[in-house]
Amino acid sequence: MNAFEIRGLTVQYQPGITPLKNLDLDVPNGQFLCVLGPSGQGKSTLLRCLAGLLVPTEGVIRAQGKPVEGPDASRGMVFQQDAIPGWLRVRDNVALGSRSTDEQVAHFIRAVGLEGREKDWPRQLSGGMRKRVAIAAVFANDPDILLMDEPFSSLDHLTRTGLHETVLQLWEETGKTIVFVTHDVDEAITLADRIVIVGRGGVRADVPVTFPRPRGENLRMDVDANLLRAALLESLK
Ligand SMILES: Nc1ncnc2c1ncn2[C@@H]1O[C@H](COP(=O)(O)OP(=O)(O)OP(=O)(O)O)[C@@H](O)[C@H]1O
Repeated sequence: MNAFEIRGLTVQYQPGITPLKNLDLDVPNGQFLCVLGPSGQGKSTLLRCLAGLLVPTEGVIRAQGKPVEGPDASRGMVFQQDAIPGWLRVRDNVALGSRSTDEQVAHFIRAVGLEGREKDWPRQLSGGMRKRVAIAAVFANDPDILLMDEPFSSLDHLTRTGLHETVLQLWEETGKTIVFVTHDVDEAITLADRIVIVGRGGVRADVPVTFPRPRGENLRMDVDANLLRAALLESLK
């Protein structure tokens, strides 16, 4: 079964503003899919539809075979502007609404590198650490699918690289499906099994990414990776 089956997805906000038009896409279970696209071409709109936060004008989305009719605990979300509750300590933030046991919560806190900070308040953490709390919390909630909308775009390069490693480790460990929106070609090449470019209403390009992991710096000098980067940048124009 596919994590998502999207058929004829159209979103018209108002006459003349139709970021998605008749878009079709299947996302297999367990895939790490990155959605790339020029600014304003409907990436966040697509993700909001997948989350069930936005009702499409036309079309159908099925998640694990069932029509998406609203938000659901089986689909976890991490957004760029994620504000974690400031009145909950790290541990309670990660456990919030969670289906995990104490032991599992402790495991996810360790996995994101926040062991020893369980009793800290969010205001005592850096922006990157707060993002780590949000990542631990979404995995602790144990959804089938994670939807991430430019979650790391406000962070500096080093912090972002560390978070990429963490998310990839957790993804490999848990086998979740991830749909990750980014406008950053290098971020997509580092993370994805597959990259789709959304533009002019539909899927403009759909490419598998098969470089062995870990990638990141290893790919800087790789000829094939540079060819892919150039091709993606060209499609984004
Ligand atoms: N609630 C809304 N009402 C009206 N128009 C909207 C609304 N949300 C988004 N839009 C418009 O729909 C288009 C697609 O927006 P969307 O946020 O999906 O693009 P994006 O690809 O995620 O862009 P970015 O990379 O800049 O975040 C844009 O023209 C945007 O102005």
